[in-house]
Amino acid sequence: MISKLFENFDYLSLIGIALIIYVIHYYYEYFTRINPLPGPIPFPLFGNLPQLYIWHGGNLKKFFESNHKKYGDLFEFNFDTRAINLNRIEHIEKLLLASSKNPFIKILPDKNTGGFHELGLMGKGVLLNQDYKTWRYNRHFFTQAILSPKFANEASHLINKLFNELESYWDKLYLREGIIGENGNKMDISLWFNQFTNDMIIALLTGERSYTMAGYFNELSDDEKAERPSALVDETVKFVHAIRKHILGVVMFQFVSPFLRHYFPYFKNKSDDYIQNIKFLSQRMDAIIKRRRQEIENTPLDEPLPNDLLTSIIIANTSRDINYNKIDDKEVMRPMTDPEIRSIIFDGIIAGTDTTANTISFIVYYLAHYPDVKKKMLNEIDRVFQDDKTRPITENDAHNLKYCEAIVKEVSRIFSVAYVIPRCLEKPEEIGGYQWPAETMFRISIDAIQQNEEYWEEAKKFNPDRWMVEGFEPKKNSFIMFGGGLRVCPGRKLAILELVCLMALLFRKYEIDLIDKEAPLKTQSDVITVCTELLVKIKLRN
Ligand code: HEM
Repeated sequence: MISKLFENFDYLSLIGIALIIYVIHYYYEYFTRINPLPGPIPFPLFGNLPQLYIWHGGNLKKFFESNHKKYGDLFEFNFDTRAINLNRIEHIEKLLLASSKNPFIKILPDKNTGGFHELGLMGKGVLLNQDYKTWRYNRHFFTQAILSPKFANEASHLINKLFNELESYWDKLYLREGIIGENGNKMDISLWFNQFTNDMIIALLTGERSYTMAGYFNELSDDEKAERPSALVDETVKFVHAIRKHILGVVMFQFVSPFLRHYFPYFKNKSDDYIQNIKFLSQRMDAIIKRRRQEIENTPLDEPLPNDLLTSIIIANTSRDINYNKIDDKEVMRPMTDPEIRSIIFDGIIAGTDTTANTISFIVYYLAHYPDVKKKMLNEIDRVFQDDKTRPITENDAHNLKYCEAIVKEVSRIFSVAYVIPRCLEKPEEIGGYQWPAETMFRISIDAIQQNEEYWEEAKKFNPDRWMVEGFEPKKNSFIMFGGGLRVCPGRKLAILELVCLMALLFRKYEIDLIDKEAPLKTQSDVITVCTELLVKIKLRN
């Protein structure tokens, strides 16, 4: 009897029935969910990815902005998992609490970490690590090294050195007589900033030179090539491309479901490629660490060591560390292993490159649209440098360039490069007036909070002067360009130093104007908001 029934069934009907059951189950779960909030309706298998890609061209920032407008300060969305979007400071206070007794450092629900486990990233480094014990240990080493005075010194030294190199390429490509006459002084400055911050962060964190500026120069220049061995240039360009690929991999492994990654040929091929890429990057980093350990061993104790982050981390809590005798519990604060070092250096490179590069692009764009702000900035720069357009910039200069720092903050308030801060509940909590179970995912919208009229006077107005008012302090948690709480960006001091120095070096000597002032700023937002093109004309300032 039963076999007769199945005789009339074909497999397509079976698949159809399975799909219908799946869809009914999916929407049953959706409509009976706890604390239903307004938000775009998700699709089975794809969640809100269709709304993201079809309506918002894959631009996450636009997706969040338009949903905020439509659904208000508390809404939900769903890519691979349900997430609650927070847009008010009273809703984020708990999540950004800097308390080690009640730490909010989790950023992803356990069920969504499969992708990062596959990539071998879970429980490693700082950026994606949500195992409190290892995260704290790793972050301690990273912060201790990055906040040391010798590191800031090294940073300003490197900024000068790399800026000189950048200028030499600009001179040959855009500024020489004859070239300007032919309108050759036009460039996509955002690409140069990407190469600059790449070379900067790699040198600063690993002590190794990378030559991506040289590689980009070689790409643009027809006849003259950079004075660097081409094999070295190619090798470092390959390394940096692999880092970029890795970032794309992280995005894909976070947003694309395991089902699609494992069974859809397009995503599966990409996933395999990203995993191979990580192996390549790990080998490269391990070789650098090994070599540095050897160099340190071969350096007599009374001779100074380089000031890069890698060297500081290798020697931290060893007898070469000047603080060694002050460490009480040498077991808890043991020196780091090579894989641990590799992970934090790697996180520093990922977190410290594009964030700074894109922020300086946004600054150039805003200065071009606000001539009064630019004039005031030039007055400050000329006052600090006394019209000397070539002397190296010092850390002290950077501290005196208060208006430049105000511009960095104001541009980041209005157009932040990081636009969202993720957090996930370790245990049940009340957030935004609702009781949520453990594992609930939240996303804090940086832009919405930084531009809320309740927290900022004339919030939509670009006004760096607001930061110059004596004693001005933004309302707590209303300025979160660097995140907040225990996970607050450990590179924030370095970022401000780098950006202020770069602004001063650029604008004390060059006049930079947008080619098309009417054109909107071209950006794309996935992990962060990146500037996809910024065409400018450049010439020497009179
Ligand atoms: C304009 C430049 C930068 C911006 C806007 C920025 C922004 C951020 C934000 C929003 C976070 C997340 C914080 C949170 O979850 O609460 C973060 C984390 C982080 N940033 Fe930055 N950052 C910048 C530059 C840098 C630099 C230069 C470095 C280091 C070289 C760096 C290293 C890190 C690291 C390692 C983390 C992870 C911290 C953790 O999870 O414990 N960042 N950054």
